[in-house]
Amino acid sequence: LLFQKHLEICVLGLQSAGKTSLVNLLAIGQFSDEMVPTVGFNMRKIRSGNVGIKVWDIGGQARFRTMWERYCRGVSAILFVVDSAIPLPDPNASGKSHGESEDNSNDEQQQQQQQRTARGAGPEQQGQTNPWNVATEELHALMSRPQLAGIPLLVLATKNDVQGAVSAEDVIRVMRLETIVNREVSCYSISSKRQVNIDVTLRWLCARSPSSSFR
Ligand SMILES: Nc1nc2c(ncn2[C@@H]2O[C@H](COP(=O)(O)OP(=O)(O)OP(=O)(O)O)[C@@H](O)[C@H]2O)c(=O)[nH]1
Ligand SMILES: [Mg+2]
Repeated sequence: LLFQKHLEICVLGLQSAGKTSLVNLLAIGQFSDEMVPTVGFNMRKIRSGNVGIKVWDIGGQARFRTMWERYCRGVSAILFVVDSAIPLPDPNASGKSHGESEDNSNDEQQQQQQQRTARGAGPEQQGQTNPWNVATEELHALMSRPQLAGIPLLVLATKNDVQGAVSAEDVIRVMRLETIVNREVSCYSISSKRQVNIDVTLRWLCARSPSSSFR
């Protein structure tokens, strides 16, 4: 069978965000509640009409994130998956989204650290290791790489079947997606489990242009 269009994409995001679940659904139409963490990466192929898509699904654990940039070079799109079932961080406990966010003086940082300590909410829960903050930092670091300039980005807030899931609007705000410029950026709220917005996700993917460069 002859495909009229060949695409190559990368699926990234923190550990247990739901990347492999989405890729499995797109590739073989199956969802499982019992998943094993991806060690290294998986390569899968998706077919939709006359479009063939080669998918690099990279493990989200910290030790695999150094591979992200390498796999993203020359792809037609980057999918960044976030777990919308995780509650948003308390804005008052996060240095970045705090009132006078532009002022990064040591005094203010110290004050915030003291506030965290006083409340008993350590950085594990509310500071730089909150998954939303980690995902935001990882995404922005990746988007700043010159080799990845211009590659379209689709942020997928998955697990929207979970009650109280964070909306796409909140993801756009919290992850500061409007500050990512010079490339196409979209954000959908999806569920692999209930198959919500999987069709629009696939349509977005199939509308990409084949990449001209090679890894
Ligand atoms: N409720 C719900 N759970 C989901 C959904 N998608 C994935 N999960 C669950 O989330 C867990 C992690 O899913 P994975 O797809 O393995 O996550 P991953 O991003 O590939 O994780 P790593 O490979 O470690 O980076 C599994 O228990 C899945 O069943 C969803 O749409 N809804
Ligand atoms: Mg995985």
